[in-house]
Amino acid sequence: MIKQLYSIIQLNEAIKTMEAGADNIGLVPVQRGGVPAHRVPLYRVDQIHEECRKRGVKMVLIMLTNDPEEMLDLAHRLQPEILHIAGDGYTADEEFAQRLKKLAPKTELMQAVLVDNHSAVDRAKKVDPFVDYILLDSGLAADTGIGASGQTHDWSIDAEIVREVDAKVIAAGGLGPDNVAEAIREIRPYGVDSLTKTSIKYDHGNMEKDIPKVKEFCEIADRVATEVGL
Ligand SMILES: O=C(O)c1ccccc1N[C@@H]1O[C@H](COP(=O)(O)O)[C@@H](O)[C@H]1O
Repeated sequence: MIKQLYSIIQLNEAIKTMEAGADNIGLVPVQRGGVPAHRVPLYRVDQIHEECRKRGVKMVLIMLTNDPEEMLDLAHRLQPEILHIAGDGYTADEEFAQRLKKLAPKTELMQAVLVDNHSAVDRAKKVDPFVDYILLDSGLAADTGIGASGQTHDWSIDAEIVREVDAKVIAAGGLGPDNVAEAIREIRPYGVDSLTKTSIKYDHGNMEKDIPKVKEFCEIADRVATEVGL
């Protein structure tokens, strides 16, 4: 079971999050979009990436800009293991996937799908042929994108998507130590993702990972995945 933890801002925080059990570290590299307090300067993205490589952890970069050229420039410059598209006005298509392969051949593509109603199944099936991962998330806010809501959604739709697509599905949206077990049992995903419920929030959008909560989230996810044979 892959445990993906967002939004890492500091180098030391990234190291502690990996030591607490994260398989994927999610970051918002500086771009035109997303919560300003979450954006990480590119020199620090490189430093965090170096620490990820040492530990075999994947660096996931979320794209909240709606400009595919800006996304491809960032992928080319930073060569992440995974590029996560989650803008509120752009969805990856086949041409984007092909261009990404040329500019960053080792980078896998993750597309966020907003699970607001049953039409999410068709939206997931549409991107399935050319993405490596589909991330199922809640909430859509202008200028930030799909996710970061701290809210859950109808997991029966996620479970249907897991059965219908070939891409690896990451369940997201309001997951934390309190509900990750139930989510895994119902959705049976490839991985789980957490931001709000494993972070300490301060004023002005500032936050940091709550390491004991990250550890608890990862331990529960691994234990329940083993129990249900995932
Ligand atoms: O990480 C962010 O800063 C972010 C900003 C805007 C949209 C999405 C963002 N992150 C993604 O949202 C999920 C779920 O968040 P939560 O657990 O419901 O708070 C997060 O893990 C990222 O995948």
